[in-house]
Parts: sequence; structure tokens; C-alpha cells
Amino acid sequence: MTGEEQDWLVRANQITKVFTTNGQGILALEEVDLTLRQGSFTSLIGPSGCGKSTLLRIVGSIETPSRGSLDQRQSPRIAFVFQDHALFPWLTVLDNVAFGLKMAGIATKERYRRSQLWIERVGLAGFERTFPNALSGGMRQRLSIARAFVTEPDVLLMDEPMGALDEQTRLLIQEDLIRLWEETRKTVLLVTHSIDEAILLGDRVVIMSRRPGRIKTILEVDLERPRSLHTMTDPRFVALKDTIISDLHDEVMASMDLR
Ligand SMILES: Nc1ncnc2c1ncn2[C@@H]1O[C@H](COP(=O)(O)OP(=O)(O)OP(=O)(O)O)[C@@H](O)[C@H]1O
Repeated sequence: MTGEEQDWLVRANQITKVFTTNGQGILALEEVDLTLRQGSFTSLIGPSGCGKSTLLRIVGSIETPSRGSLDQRQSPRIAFVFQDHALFPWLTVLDNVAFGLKMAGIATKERYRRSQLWIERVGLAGFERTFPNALSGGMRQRLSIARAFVTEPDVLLMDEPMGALDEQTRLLIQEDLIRLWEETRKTVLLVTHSIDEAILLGDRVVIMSRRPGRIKTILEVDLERPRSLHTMTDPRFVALKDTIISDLHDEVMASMDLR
């Protein structure tokens, strides 16, 4: 058996997804196979509209495939981080983080202890009593990350979590995510438009073709950990980026009918 056959946690098999709007069918995904190995970080990249979010939602069981199946091993607990934060504006930072633990039936004292720990880990100490609308975009994103990690999920599904942030804030949060991931080794699927982010964070980068989305290429990221923002200047990083740019360029041009 190969490593992948032994260690998989979630496996999408031959997933096809058709959306029907106004009587018209849109083929979003076609026969996609994707395996998430336990403790691995997978980055998913591809042209706009190729079905990345749809695939992530199917992997997280919040969308159903039209054809194909999803296998999960050991009923993994799944948490999401989305770009729009999905925070509760009427709850403080502390209560936003504690919310998932409350739903899981964790006793008050313990859920505040764990929440406080994660608030500190993402650099929000001192903001426990603040409401989300008084936080900057970067702080809100940190809060979303704390909220996802605090529930100790087996699988973390992140859809463009840093898409709305300015470059400096994005770099800081990428650095935080590298550290948090290297400490916790969650199984992660990250959808991103950023090639740098995909390589910097990922153990492998899955490149999708234009719609209907299929898996075009899977590239292993052969860069040792711990990583930092300086990893981006490593010649292997630059070479990998070059390969991905060529692959994506072909797909984006074709998706716009520019070839
Ligand atoms: N609920 C829906 N109803 C109808 N069509 C949908 C729905 N969700 C997605 N689609 C369509 O499916 C295709 C794939 O969408 P999806 O959001 O998964 O792509 P994406 O690669 O994540 O895009 P982007 O990179 O622009 O965020 C698109 O053509 C989109 O319009």
C-alpha cells in the first residue's frame, strides 16, 4: 500500500457537480479525485470559477455532489474558515471563540480557558471583551482562525481566508498560520488565489483546470519545515512558483478564450 492509501482521512472520488439555475445546468466539477492525508496541508489553486469552493464545500459535506462519493475515515470533526469571517457581531471576541465549544457541550470554565489560550496564540490578547465590528480586517481573520482551531478539528477547510486582507496583514497572518499548523499538524485544505501562499503553506499544491474543474497537476512542495516568509526566496520555491505560473497561465488564458 502507498502512503496515501494508508493515511487518508477524507477522500473525494470521481466528484461531478452540476448546478442548475433558471433551467440551465452548469458543470462546475467533473470527475474530481482528491485525497486528504492525515496531518497534511493541501493548497488548492485554479482559475476563477473553476470550482475550488464547490470542491471544498463538498469535502466538508456542506454541498452534495451530483455524482461520485465522499469517504471519511473515523468521522473527522471539520471546521471552516471563510473569507467573510462568519463571526457573530453580537458576541465579544471571547464569546465568538467559545461559541463552538458551547455547542459541543464543554463546561463554561473549560471553554473559556481554551478560548483564552487560542486568543493569545493568534495575538488577540487584550481584546477579549471587544466586539468584532471594532476589530480590523486582519484581527477579524485572526479571530476566525482561533474560532476554528479552538474546537480541535481533525480537518480544517479554509476558503480564501486571507483574500480580503492587505499585503502586509496577509504576510503576518500567513506567518501565524505556518506556526500554528507546524505546532498542530491538522489536516488542512486551503483554497487560495495566491501562488506564494499555496507554496509557502502547503505540503502539496493541487492545480485545477478551468471550468469544468478537474485536477490538472499535483505538485509536492519539497521545502523543509519550519518555514518562514524567507522560504519564499529559496530557489526551489522560485522554481515551483515558475511551474505553477506556467500551468495557471495556460488555464486562465484558455478560460478567457485568449489562446
Ligand atoms: N450555488 C450555486 N448555484 C449555481 N451556480 C453555482 C453555485 N455555486 C457555484 N456555482 C458556479 O459553479 C462554478 C464554480 O464556482 P466556485 O465558486 O466553486 O468556483 P471557484 O473556483 O471557487 O471561484 P473563485 O475562484 O472565483 O472564487 C461557477 O461557474 C459558479 O458560478
